[in-house]
Amino acid sequence: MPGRRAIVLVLDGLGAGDAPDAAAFGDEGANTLANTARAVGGLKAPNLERLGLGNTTQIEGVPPTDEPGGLWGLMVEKSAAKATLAGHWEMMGLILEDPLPTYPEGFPEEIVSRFERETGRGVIGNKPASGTEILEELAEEQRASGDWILYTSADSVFQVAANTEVIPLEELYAACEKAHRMLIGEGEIKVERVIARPYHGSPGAYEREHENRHDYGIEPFGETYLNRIEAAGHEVVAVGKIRDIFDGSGITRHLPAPPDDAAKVDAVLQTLETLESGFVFANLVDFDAKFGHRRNPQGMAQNIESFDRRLPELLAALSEEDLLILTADHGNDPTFRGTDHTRERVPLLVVGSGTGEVGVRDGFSDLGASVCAWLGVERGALPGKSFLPG
Ligand SMILES: O=P(O)(O)O[C@H]1O[C@H](CO)[C@@H](O)[C@H]1O
Ligand SMILES: [Mn+2]
Ligand SMILES: [Mn+2]
Repeated sequence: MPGRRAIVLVLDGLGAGDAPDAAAFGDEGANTLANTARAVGGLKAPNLERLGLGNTTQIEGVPPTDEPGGLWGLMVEKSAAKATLAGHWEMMGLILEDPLPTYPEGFPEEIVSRFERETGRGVIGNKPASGTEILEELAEEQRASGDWILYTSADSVFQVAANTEVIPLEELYAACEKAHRMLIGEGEIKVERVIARPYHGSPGAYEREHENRHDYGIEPFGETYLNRIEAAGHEVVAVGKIRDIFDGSGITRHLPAPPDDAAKVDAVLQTLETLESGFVFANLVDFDAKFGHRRNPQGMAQNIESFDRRLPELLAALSEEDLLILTADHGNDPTFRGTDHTRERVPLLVVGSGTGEVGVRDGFSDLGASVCAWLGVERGALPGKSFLPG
């Protein structure tokens, strides 16, 4: 007899505003869902509406419902960072008490010169930047000099952009592996992630090769809900960025990140056709990477509406033994200043275990605790409280 399955889809960056500590992050007023909807004169998301998305915050075009199709609520993040890794780790029971180092002034000289020495190429950039804007600024200089474009953001990231018409992809990967060894592999954690950012093209029309992006991350600092679920004998299927975020720990199967969110929904649906029991953990990154960081509310709205149109297929793929959870890992308000993530609460919509309100959850770890409760896995000493009834 097939067992139970839990499916979590993280709509990356789709925050619902009003984090109690937003001011400490300089993010007062940020609300990805509400401000996106307002910027486009109202969202059309009837399927998310039926699940209670409009109950989580005020969203033009998506009114609240008295009879949601599932449980709805919000989660407040405890971790000291509004980053993808922190958000996903906390969902799986690991709270980052201290933020990882960030580099608002660029990386220190000793790191840059060692990277130059070890890779045999110079560095230009070395500052916080948007990954598309810095190409407009420096790509032609890279074409002329063959130097690396190094940049960071408000997150703890060492990002290396390389034009694949100038620097072979393998050389970019090898350089990022060296950076990873130097910044993470020598004991002291100096960044959360090194990211290879290949691109090609010419001024005004640079194309980032998202399918060849590669992240070199850190291992989870301790046991996660993923490890517990795996140890209990379940399949843990990662879709998209999830494997990189956990450095593969606690994951039994990985579906390589297909090109866009629609393809990731396809991958989840295909997985559900054959998966007998276990956990499917998927990240839909376009909300964040293509629209939030690009401060593109129209694109963000379209991506929400496209996802909404796929929701009936997902719901149809569920059986009585399935739990589906939709949430986000942080905010990324496309109407806010700058190009970085925004500290926000995240929406929580849960299908398959009754209906009603689960309130504002104190910490993202309640999600992992709920997945464990659903699958009958012991929570152990990990933080979090299940929001499932019973
Ligand atoms: O502007 P791009 O290159 O998309 O980079 C964004 O992606 C990084 C990692 O997800 C974030 O820290 C932000 O810098
Ligand atoms: Mn994210
Ligand atoms: Mn991001």
